[in-house]
Amino acid sequence: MKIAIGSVNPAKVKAVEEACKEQDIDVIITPMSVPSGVSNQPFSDEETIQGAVNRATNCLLEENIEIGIGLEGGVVETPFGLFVCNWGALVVKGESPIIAGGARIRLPEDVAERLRKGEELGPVMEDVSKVRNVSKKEGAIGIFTNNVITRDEMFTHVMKILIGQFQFRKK
Ligand SMILES: O=P(O)(O)OP(=O)(O)OP(=O)(O)OC[C@H]1O[C@@H](n2cnc3c(O)ncnc32)[C@H](O)[C@@H]1O
Ligand SMILES: [Mg+2]
Repeated sequence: MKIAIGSVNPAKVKAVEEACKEQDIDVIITPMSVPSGVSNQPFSDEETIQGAVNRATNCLLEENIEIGIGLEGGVVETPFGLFVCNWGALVVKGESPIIAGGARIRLPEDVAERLRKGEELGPVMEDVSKVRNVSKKEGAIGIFTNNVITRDEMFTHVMKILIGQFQFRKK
């Protein structure tokens, strides 16, 4: 099966590889830089889901790809503070999208304030953690959980929920 992941971010690519390996799925995975069609910093579940679906769908514009995967990070405002949210979409050519969400974590208020003022989480996290390319590595979730859960592990979980639903649909 030829599948594409709509990002070249190593944390996302690794998640797809890990989940397929764990589930014993025989695939050729192509990382592809495609537009998410939403803002660089999605600010709601809806916008983040849309980004994931758009990435997956855009992968399918490539002729030989049968399944497109989109993984998208965003933030959500709540009465309890600003949370990081993560969504994934798996689209089989010609079928409706399969969607799954990932773990959430509340951002410290100083980080949240900078995002509300228009900064992107990636650069803010680099500044706060002093880790370069943090969004390609452990991510905000890794930093704020003392690396107990890293961004690729979180996305691997999302991927497994997508694969599980894909298998259920095929039954
Ligand atoms: O190359 P792409 O696939 O776009 O990877 P990305 O790291 O930019 O990831 P997203 O577009 O999905 O995330 C939207 C923004 O939020 C940031 N972001 C999301 N989750 C993050 C995390 O866990 N740690 C650090 N930055 C994160 C990210 O760097 C972007 O600025
Ligand atoms: Mg991005």
